[in-house]
Amino acid sequence: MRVERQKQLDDWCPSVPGLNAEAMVEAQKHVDNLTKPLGALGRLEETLVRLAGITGKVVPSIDRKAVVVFCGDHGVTEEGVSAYPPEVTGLMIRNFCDGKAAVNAFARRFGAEVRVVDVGSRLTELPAGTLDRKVRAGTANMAKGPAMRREEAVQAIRVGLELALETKEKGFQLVAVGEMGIGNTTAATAVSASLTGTPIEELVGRGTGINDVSLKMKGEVIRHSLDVNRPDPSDPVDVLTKVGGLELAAMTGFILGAAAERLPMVIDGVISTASALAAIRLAPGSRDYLFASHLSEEPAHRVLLEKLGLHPLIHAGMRLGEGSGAVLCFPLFDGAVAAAREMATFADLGL
Ligand SMILES: O=C(O)c1ccc[n+]([C@@H]2O[C@H](COP(=O)([O-])O)[C@@H](O)[C@H]2O)c1
Ligand SMILES: Cc1cc2nc[nH]c2cc1C
Repeated sequence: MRVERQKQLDDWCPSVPGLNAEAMVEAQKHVDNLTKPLGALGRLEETLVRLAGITGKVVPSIDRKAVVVFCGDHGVTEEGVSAYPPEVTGLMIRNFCDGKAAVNAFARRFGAEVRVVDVGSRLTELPAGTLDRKVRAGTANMAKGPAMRREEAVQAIRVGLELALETKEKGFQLVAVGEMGIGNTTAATAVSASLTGTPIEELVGRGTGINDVSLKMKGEVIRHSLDVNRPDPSDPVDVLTKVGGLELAAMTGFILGAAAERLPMVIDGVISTASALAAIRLAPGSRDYLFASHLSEEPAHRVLLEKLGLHPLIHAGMRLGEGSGAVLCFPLFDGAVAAAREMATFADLGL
């Protein structure tokens, strides 16, 4: 069985190139020579060095930015794990297409394009502007059995891989990874518990804002879902299949595809970060192409970022999703690149 699975994996799992070490050394030298105390630009310096490793350029061009919002519904909402009804997923897809969600406002402000992808919502008619890549209309209730079939998870991963390629071909140079799906913090927490082995009570959070009683029940639903499905932690596709979601699997594919294409990515909150951990378990090198944006209020997010060895740029107490936190960090990337391009060096001052 493992050999068969490995063959299926080899079919689609792209190889991820290593970072350009020479460009990173050059970028570090340049950053150290800028007219500021050594290290004084903090995380922006690490950002610049890694951007150089990804793009091969000491001063990269990141003018063309996009946020890709992967949308899917979750059967586990039947268990009362969210503060909002599942219909909100579809309503928000419309809202994204109307340009009226938080992510649209941020993206407009910071010059990024919003791409809305339906991988698994229950909407039967999609608003104009949605990229229709539906694999199935929502997952099954993972508290009763697997969320989907393995073939469906692989299909969703392929959707992400193809979109990454398309995003690169369209000329985008920096991309935020976002999602929308009522119930998906339950799925993301189950994926995180399975992949990291962390106790559920250290991971589970209030998602859209559930009360104490629902929070306790959400933890039990996650525990029960893991007991019923017994996902194999050494097989990320099995984990995504049994306790994940269509948008989670698509984000995993997107992250793998963008890394293979040398496209720098900014991840958002707990859901995109759970997908990122699945991606790096499939192709460890993909981690180097990821930047953490903010630290979500969801407790699992801190645990996941620690496992990934990524440090968030901002702590804003956010828990929205949509890629909103990632897009909010775009100006920090612009600032870092502007500093690298425009600041004088000590040599310029004759030092
Ligand atoms: O990004 C986060 O860390 C985050 C934290 C809490 C909630 N969300 C968003 O809220 C939805 C999931 O929340 P819930 O309570 O329905 O599981 C989904 O659409 C996410 O985008 C997102
Ligand atoms: C209104 C609303 C907007 C969202 N955006 C991302 N997740 C969300 C969840 C809700 C409930």
